[in-house]
Amino acid sequence: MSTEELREEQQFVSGLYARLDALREEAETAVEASLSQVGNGLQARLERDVMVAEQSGLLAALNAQENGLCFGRLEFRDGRDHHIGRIGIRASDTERTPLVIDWRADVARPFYLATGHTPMGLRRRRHITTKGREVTDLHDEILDLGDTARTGFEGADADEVLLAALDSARTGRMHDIVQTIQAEQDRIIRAPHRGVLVVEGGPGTGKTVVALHRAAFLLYAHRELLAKRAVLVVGPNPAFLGYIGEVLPALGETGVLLSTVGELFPGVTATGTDTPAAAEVKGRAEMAEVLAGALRDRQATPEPGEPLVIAHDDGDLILDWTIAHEAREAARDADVPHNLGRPHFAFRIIDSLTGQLAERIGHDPYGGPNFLGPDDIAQLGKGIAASPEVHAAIEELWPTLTPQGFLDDFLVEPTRLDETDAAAIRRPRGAAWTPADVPLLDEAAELLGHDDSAALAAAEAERAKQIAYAQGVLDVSRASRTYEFEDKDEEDAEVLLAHNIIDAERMAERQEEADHRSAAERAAADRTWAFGHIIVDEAQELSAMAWRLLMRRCPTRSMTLVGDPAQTAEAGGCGSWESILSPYVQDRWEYTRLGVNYRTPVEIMEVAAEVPRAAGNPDFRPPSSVRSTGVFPWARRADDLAAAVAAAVAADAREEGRLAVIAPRELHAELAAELPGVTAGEAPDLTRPVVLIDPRQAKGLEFDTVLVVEPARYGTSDLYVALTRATQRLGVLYTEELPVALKRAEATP
Ligand SMILES: Nc1ncnc2c1ncn2[C@@H]1O[C@H](COP(=O)(O)OP(=O)(O)OP(=O)(O)O)[C@@H](O)[C@H]1O
Repeated sequence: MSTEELREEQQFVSGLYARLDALREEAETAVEASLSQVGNGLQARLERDVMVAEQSGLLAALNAQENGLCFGRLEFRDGRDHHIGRIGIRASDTERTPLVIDWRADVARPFYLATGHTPMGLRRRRHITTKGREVTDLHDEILDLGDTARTGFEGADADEVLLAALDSARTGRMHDIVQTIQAEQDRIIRAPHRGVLVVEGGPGTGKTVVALHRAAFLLYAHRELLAKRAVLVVGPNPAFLGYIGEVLPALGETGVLLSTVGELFPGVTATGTDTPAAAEVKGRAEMAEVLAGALRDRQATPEPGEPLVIAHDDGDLILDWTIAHEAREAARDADVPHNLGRPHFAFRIIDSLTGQLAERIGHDPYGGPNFLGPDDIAQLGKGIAASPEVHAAIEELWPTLTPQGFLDDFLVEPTRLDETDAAAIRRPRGAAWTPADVPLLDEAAELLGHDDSAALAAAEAERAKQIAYAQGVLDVSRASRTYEFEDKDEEDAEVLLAHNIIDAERMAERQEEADHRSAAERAAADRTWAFGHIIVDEAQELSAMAWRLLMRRCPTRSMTLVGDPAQTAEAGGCGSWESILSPYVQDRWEYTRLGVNYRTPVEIMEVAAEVPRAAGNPDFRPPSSVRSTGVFPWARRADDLAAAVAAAVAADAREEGRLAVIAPRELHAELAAELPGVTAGEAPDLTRPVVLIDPRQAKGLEFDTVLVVEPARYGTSDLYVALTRATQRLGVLYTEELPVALKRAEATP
């Protein structure tokens, strides 16, 4: 083994980090300079914000490179020689020579695709392993069989590097895989398809990690568009989002919002839970029609023969069925959302009532024309339009609604559903919102329409407040002028004031300028934001209503959907890709499949696959595992479950790695009492050594060791998910009964 090779590579990597440090410093200075820049006018402010956002993004990308900045090297037969890294970095010379090539660049592609059979012009491919800034190992593959030069770091093929990565202890956070992306994964990551791309595959095939790398690739390939519009990554629960949250920042990408569907209605935190029946009803596509109908029901008329009588200074006004009906039809004809239709409705009502009053007041008892002229009638109209009683009547018939208010009313007394469905979702007024309510709130917001007037008024009021505040600040600063300053005669003081002190309005503007939020942050606060690309993980779980919400957030339909129908657990889950997608893109979507399991060793997968087979799918074939460990899963009956779990956890204690106890929620308190230091709850800290979670929380996660507790209580897909979370060891503990699929594991000592 040539230490010279290592030394050379170390020299290169050290030089690279020196350049990184210099770039970092430049970016820091640029952020500071942009921040202190005071421009005049909207354009200057905008430019400054863009500069700050850009430089901050660059700085974050540079700061994320402390580990694994450079991980590969390609030597081509024609003499080209490129290092490959997480981001591209150029030298400071005038040509700005590339020092390390971004893994997403075309030049880097042979790193992932070249084989002895198709060497893509390569002579040698090198994997460089680093720890911090230190080069610890090299792995070379000779792709040109005629090449006799050797470095002493040659290995059979890149599988060695892959297996080392797969075998390493888990940390509770997903890591990027730029060094070991496999060819089938690379094709998906770089797929040129612009519309909906479906990535299907069994457990552990890398769907999630591939989708995240695709996001990074798209941000690289279409930076201009996507940095502005941001990318949304949707996952099943907050723990999962925490688990995957470090992958994109490690790849230098920060323009991404990670969210569950339940978090996508700004201002609403969904803390409630639904029964499976309620979630199923709320998720149905027909709920869109049901809500639209319920809203039409809120556009009322008085009963025929029972008019509203409105007291008015000039005499009672009669608002009867005919007037209200005509106004309602006119407002509906305007074909605008409910709240925007209200001015149409109000205008008609006021117009009719004005006519009624004019008719009464100006009536000529001798049959002549009405006494009132247009000016008098306009005056009467103004009086009616200003009448609180008239407004109360309009509000009763065509109320201004908020999505929250409207949905709350609906859930208290659900209409347009049969009694069983209504009973499933009925709930007391003001009860906590649930994740399944969020798509309904979004639907309601669409039906109600965005009434800008209130928001504009609020914005204006806020601005006035800021100006008042700024005025206050100025007053204070005037009051605290130095004695010397006070001593100047009045005229002099005025000159200085005008010269030195910024006016209140300008100061308020400066306060607004402090908004340097990234596109992703602004997107998070804006319900109507259109994302540049959306990635949906565990897509098989989303309901039809959740899809409606997501499609609204992505008018371009540039999406990557990741899922595995065999792992569907949610009652509201939407079924086949065809049924999910055809309402939005017909058949214009692309299907891809990943077939190799990188997580679960073959010993565990053979047991897990028995679960779907025993549940009526005898031909079920799981993805083939890339690893075999020789360690077989075990299953044991316990007398005292909590004690047995505690003993099994203690027996597995090791310095590195993570262990998960997956148990039905109702057993958590009892189990946690016996597991000192365990982390549990809604958002457990997955970086801790021992985690207690329920089967739903286990979705998408992985651990070195998994203990599955009381499996008879799980549904088929929950059990399949739970059994496929381990990278090394799987044990099952039970007191009730062992599902037949797990009988094989019982034989293991
Ligand atoms: N090319 C690769 N190199 C290194 N590790 C990989 C590679 N592909 C996948 N992995 C690892 O395999 C594990 C499983 O990947 P991932 O969680 O993306 O699978 P998944 O298909 O989403 O699984 P599930 O459906 O069970 O949640 C992860 O630890 C991931 O980092």
